[in-house]
Amino acid sequence: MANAYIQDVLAQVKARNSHEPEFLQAVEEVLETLEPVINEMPELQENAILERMVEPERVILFRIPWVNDAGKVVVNRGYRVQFNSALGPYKGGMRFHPSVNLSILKFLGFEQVLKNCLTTLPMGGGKGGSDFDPHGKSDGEVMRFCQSLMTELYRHIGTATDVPAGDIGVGAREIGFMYGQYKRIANESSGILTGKGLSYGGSLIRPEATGYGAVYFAENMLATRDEDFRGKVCAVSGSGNVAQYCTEKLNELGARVVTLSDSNGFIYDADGIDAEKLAYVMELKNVKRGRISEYVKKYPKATYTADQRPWSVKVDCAFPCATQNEISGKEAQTLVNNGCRVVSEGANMPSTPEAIEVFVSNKVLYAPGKAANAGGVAVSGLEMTQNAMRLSWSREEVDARLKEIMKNIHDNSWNAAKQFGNEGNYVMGANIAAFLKVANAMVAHGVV
Ligand SMILES: NC(=O)C1=CN([C@@H]2O[C@H](COP(=O)(O)OP(=O)(O)OC[C@H]3O[C@@H](n4cnc5c(N)ncnc54)[C@H](O)[C@@H]3O)[C@@H](O)[C@H]2O)C=CC1
Ligand SMILES: O=C(O)CCC(=O)C(=O)O
Repeated sequence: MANAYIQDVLAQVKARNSHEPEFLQAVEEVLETLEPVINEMPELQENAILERMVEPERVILFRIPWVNDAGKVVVNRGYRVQFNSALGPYKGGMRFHPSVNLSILKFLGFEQVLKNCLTTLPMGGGKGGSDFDPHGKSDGEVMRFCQSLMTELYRHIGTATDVPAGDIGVGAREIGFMYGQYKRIANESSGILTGKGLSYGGSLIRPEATGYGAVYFAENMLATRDEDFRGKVCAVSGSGNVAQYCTEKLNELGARVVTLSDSNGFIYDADGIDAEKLAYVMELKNVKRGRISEYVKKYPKATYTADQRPWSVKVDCAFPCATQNEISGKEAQTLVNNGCRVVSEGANMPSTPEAIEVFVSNKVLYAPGKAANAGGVAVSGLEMTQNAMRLSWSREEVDARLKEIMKNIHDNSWNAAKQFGNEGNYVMGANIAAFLKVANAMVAHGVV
């Protein structure tokens, strides 16, 4: 990379955040693709746009004391990274997982700014969470934890300020508990969180939106080669919210999903994880909160491989829907060698830089997370709209809007890549399309 301004900013980011590998990875991946626009627009450097975009506007760090079922006081750490509000209120999920730290939340917040921009809805970007692990906790423990978290977080959020949602470890149960505590403290019923239950302001299709959206995006990519999903064999990783609805939509479109996983291993079911088997997985994961290994007890023709990810299986398409850096360069090469031609990221940054290089250089239809999984936050944006209008749209209406948004993200990414001489490179296209809009808004706002 030749551009001196980009190199200077990257060096500064590395020096300042040397202990934050995931954040550095995300920033590097974006900045490296921006050279054509930076070369053409000197006003970006004059306004220190890159320097400002890599620095969160605000980071809130707080303690979360709560009492477990044994009567012991436990203290977790809570965060909210309010990254960039150039386009609207900070918006992005809360992650509850023992691995949560500032590096992970800053990478997620940085990506969220660009992702939210791609949706074309007026949302800035943020992310938050805690090192709390919901696994193995009772409902009462999860409730007390969520209440304690919100007792601090409530003063930092608001419908026009910051609207959190779910992410890993935060689903309908956790959103319900956080919403209840917010309402109690603030004495108001408002769309302060998205992903809410339907009876208290949630939107139809929000639970499905991220998984469906990643499939809609891939459908648009396939259409550029006059293909569709009928008969395609697909690997999906994860078995949580995004993986489940990605599988559901792939089944609907005639594909055969043969894998699912969790942090302990993956299952392979050559016959396909059909609607009945998926209903079993949903019950296992969402209600019983069990492990994916249990699948093979129920369906003994399937196999379970411990401590491995599903990328060694021969498939046409891959949908990483678990977590960051879950596809190494070697695994990407195995996928390509086995004939995989489509990768659509339901998760955030699931491919390492080496894996991205393999996909791009082999002309795989590769959709980076900030484009492919933007359907979740897009429907969150639609939930905010419905809350503001105090009405609810039908399932069909929200799904139609989601489809249209995913098509727009696809087309805008495609067009931006083409305009800057890299047709078919969705990484560059998504980064440039989003960056330009955020950067122009920041220039318009002056030095703030
Ligand atoms: N829920 C949403 O609307 C959105 C989620 N995402 C991303 O999608 C991914 C999955 O999120 P959700 O399905 O919402 O969470 P979830 O909590 O419902 O499911 C997470 C899944 O990932 C697996 N997992 C977690 N850590 C892992 C690890 N270290 N190794 C292997 N597997 C691991 C879990 O076992 C589980 O199957 C995350 O990267 C998240 O940031 C992206 C956009 C929106
Ligand atoms: O729905 C939202 O606000 C955020 C979803 C999210 O966390 C993400 O897009 O990674």
